[in-house]
Amino acid sequence: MNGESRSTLRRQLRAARRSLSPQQQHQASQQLWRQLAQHPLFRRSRHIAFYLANDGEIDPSVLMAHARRLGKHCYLPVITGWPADRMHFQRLVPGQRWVSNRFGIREPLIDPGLQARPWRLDLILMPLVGFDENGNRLGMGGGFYDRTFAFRRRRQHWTGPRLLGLAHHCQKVAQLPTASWDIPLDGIVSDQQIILLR
Ligand SMILES: Nc1nc2c(c(=O)[nH]1)N(C=O)[C@@H](CNc1ccc(C(=O)N[C@@H](CCC(=O)O)C(=O)O)cc1)CN2
Ligand SMILES: Nc1ncnc2c1ncn2[C@@H]1O[C@H](COP(=O)(O)OP(=O)(O)OP(=O)(O)O)[C@@H](O)[C@H]1O
Repeated sequence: MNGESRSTLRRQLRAARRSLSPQQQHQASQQLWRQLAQHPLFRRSRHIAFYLANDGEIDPSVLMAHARRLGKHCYLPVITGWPADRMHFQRLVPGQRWVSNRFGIREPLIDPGLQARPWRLDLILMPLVGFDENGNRLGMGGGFYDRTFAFRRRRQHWTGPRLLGLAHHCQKVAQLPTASWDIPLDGIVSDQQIILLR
């Protein structure tokens, strides 16, 4: 698949998730929580990276509230740091202060003392624009997740974070092409299924 069809597909799938009603979004968020709250991948994880749903993304906030009640450490991506093409993961604290990043997504006011190296986290929940049955993914196209987790490709035996892609069922497509820089996911969770990949 060439770059043009990739961006056409990205546009279509983003429009599909944005067109979901508030009720559908709410239900999907509950289904996500229902499937993951009891799952060992979630239960065994103490340091978990979430995201604030944007652009129709499936909303992990119900699961995040659950995680916080359990005393787990919850992190959000921050892209206002350095280098500018990289994500940092910052732990949420009581009385959290916020800023908007250049894409208009809210993120914690930067505080390096609260940031964790990505490989120190236990579980990363990453929003997907598209996915297929084989675990190939399509993101927003900024390459933030790809670059931030590029270190994973160089490891033979991996004990670092599990990577789970989250998406609405309507973002599933028959087949996505792989790019050489794509980082392998451990699984994909939608409102309707969990696909475990390794
Ligand atoms: N909720 C959430 N937070 C996230 C991500 C995400 O995908 N979802 N990211 C995951 O990477 C990072 C932000 N990446 C992004 C990449 C592209 C665009 C975007 O909207 N691009 C626009 C035009 C950008 C512009 O104004 O220049 C577009 O392509 O239409 C947004 C976020 C960090 N935080
Ligand atoms: N490890 C890397 N080093 C340098 N550039 C990278 C790397 N990974 C990805 N990129 C760049 O990031 C851009 C976005 O890649 P791609 O279209 O695969 O994004 P995506 O699948 O939407 O994923 P993401 O969620 O990471 O944005 C590509 O143009 C690619 O050149």
